[in-house]
Amino acid sequence: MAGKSGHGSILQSEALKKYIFETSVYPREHEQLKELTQASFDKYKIVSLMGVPPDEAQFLSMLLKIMNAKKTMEIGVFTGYSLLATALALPEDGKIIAIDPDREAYEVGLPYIQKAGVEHKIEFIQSEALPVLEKLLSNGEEEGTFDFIFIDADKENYLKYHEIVLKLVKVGGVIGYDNTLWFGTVALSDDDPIPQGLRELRRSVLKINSFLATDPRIELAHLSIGDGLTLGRRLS
Ligand SMILES: C[S@@+](CC[C@H](N)C(=O)[O-])C[C@H]1O[C@@H](n2cnc3c(N)ncnc32)[C@H](O)[C@@H]1O
Repeated sequence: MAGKSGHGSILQSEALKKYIFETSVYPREHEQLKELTQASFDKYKIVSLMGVPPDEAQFLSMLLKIMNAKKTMEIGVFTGYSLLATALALPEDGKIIAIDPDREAYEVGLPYIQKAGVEHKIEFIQSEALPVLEKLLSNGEEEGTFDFIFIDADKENYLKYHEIVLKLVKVGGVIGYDNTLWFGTVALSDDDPIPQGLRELRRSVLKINSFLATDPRIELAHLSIGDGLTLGRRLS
């Protein structure tokens, strides 16, 4: 069981993951998503830890289409893998507000967003997310208007984002919280050897998970896709 038996049993089997990726994920990955990944890797080398993996992006893409999502938001863009996947999934008149203080990273992916012909759906806001969210809420017109909001940024602020985006998303709309397995460490005990780089934010992620698990304002699904994706559907 989790905790005592190490990472091998906690994380999805690598062989199984390889099988899924080779048989269905990579063959269906959009050409510009592949190119964006390569450009991100060339610049940052750590893109596999930052960007949403293609199987998760394909899941989100299908979810957005099933929901007929038209208006979405993304908090935490990096070079734009999940942003491009979202833009490709939305209709021609779809709109995404994308927030990240790091414009340089966004601009690494931007040529591939342009090549895919979906830049017109994106409003990139270079900023920390909190002031933008507060402004959106205070203007009164955005409350309850978003179909989907994806949170993939600083874990320390997830619960603050949660309180605001729960008002911005429409009733029945969905919020996605990324990295809620925190590389499998959420299932380890405090005594297990957890790399220092993961230990601190692990506490934040544990707090997020236990808060969301009992929040009566949302219906919840916790998936072990990517590095863990929690979906919360606004109930009222
Ligand atoms: C894991 S990456 C996002 C990955 C992206 N969704 C993708 O699929 O490529 C996290 C991003 O959150 C951004 N970030 C960190 N703190 C933030 C904040 N306070 N507000 C908004 N974005 C923030 C970082 O600049 C970084 O680009």
